[in-house]
This record gives sequence, structure tokens and C-alpha cells, in this order.
Amino acid sequence: MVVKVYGSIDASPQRVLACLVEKEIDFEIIRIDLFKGEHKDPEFLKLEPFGQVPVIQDGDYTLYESRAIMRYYAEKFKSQGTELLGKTVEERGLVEQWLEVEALRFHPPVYKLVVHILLASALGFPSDPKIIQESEAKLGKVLDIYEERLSKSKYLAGDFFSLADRSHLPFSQHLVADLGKEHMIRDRKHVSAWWDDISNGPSWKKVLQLGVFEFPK
Ligand SMILES: N[C@@H](CCC(=O)N[C@@H](CS(=O)(=O)O)C(=O)NCC(=O)O)C(=O)O
Repeated sequence: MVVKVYGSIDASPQRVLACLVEKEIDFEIIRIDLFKGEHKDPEFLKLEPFGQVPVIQDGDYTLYESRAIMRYYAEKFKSQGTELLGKTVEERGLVEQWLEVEALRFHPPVYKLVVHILLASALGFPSDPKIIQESEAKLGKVLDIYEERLSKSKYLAGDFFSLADRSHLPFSQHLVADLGKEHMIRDRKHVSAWWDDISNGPSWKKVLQLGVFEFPK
């Protein structure tokens, strides 16, 4: 059964695509153009009532929230493709811890930088330099904690490349490639080495080959 991924090459759908590629699961992308508002169409809202992407459909099973989708496939196909959840309950606990850290501490400031640096003009509101400054400062504090962790551990959950590392790929890609904030990664030796390691894996390269998100000019 080919998994339908509604979204396209936006960041959160890419989080799911990276996991599907790693798990060698066939998928098809059903493009939902955010700039045309297709994610707010009544038909789409029947799939995802909050009006966001991604959503997956796997037969008659529908799921949204990118991190929940990743966990679902990492569990469902535990013995297929790359191990993403660790081998012991203690390792799984650390994977879950860093997945939560990514969602609750890393993602919010990066998302605000994406909105105010990349999307503001396309969405028709003024970019707010104060929000950019505050978000960068908040993200810097988070990355300092990552730097300390990664000085002791090759990856976030331990010596294995897990779902927690993968969850960081799309928005770290924005940080490095689109936001002009690459220095926030490069100024931190262990974070920089970690980024080079996780972003040079075949699965992420394959996701990027699907297309790079084009922000409307
Ligand atoms: N928590 C959700 C967030 C999804 C999300 O923010 N999607 C964005 C696209 S992206 O910025 O993540 O690529 C979206 O649909 N934005 C449109 C909107 O919020 O109206 C998830 O992880 O799936």
C-alpha cells in the first residue's frame, strides 16, 4: 500500500518523508498548496481539522501531526529499514525526551524565524525585528544545551541516529539554507558536526531531491 502524504515539500511534511525514506516505505505526495490556501478547503479540513500539513492516508487509516506520523511508522516498521527508536526502553526514553525537546523548545523559535524572515511578506504582514531578535536569543540558549549534550554524545539520544535527530532536519535546513542563520549552527562545534552528520545521510538528500520549498517572491 502506497502511503499518501498530503503536503508537498514544506518543512513538516519533509519530517515525515525523511522517516518514510529511512524505513523504505513507498509514498506518493499529494500537493497541498499553502499559498493558494488549499489547506483550508473544506475537503482538506475533513482530513485535518486544524488546516495544516502533513496528513497521511495509509489505506483507510488517516493520521496528522508530523511527529506522531513518524512515531507510527517507526513503530509499525520497527524491523524494516533503519532502527529509529533505540534498542532498549532507556534508549526509547531518551528518543522521546529529545523529540519533545525539538517540538517544545527548538521548533517554536525557529518557526518564528521562518515566519518573520521568510513568510511575512508573502503572507502580507510586516516582519517584526523584535520577534526575530527574541527568537534568535531563545534558540541560541537551546542550541547551547545541544552543544553541551553533543559534546558527550554523537547523537541526541545516544550513539545512534534516531527519530529525535531526524525530527530536526527540516527546520535546521531552513536555519542553514534560507534564514541566514547558519552561524547559529557553525559557531557551535559539536552542533555543527552533528548537523553535517545528520544532513549528509542518504535519506535527507533523497527528500531534498524531491524539491526545495520555493517561497513566493
Ligand atoms: N504540529 C504540526 C505543525 C504542522 C505545520 O505547522 N504545518 C505548516 C507547514 S510547515 O511550515 O510546517 O512546513 C502549515 O501547515 N502551515 C499552514 C498554516 O499553519 O496555516 C506538525 O508537526 O505536523
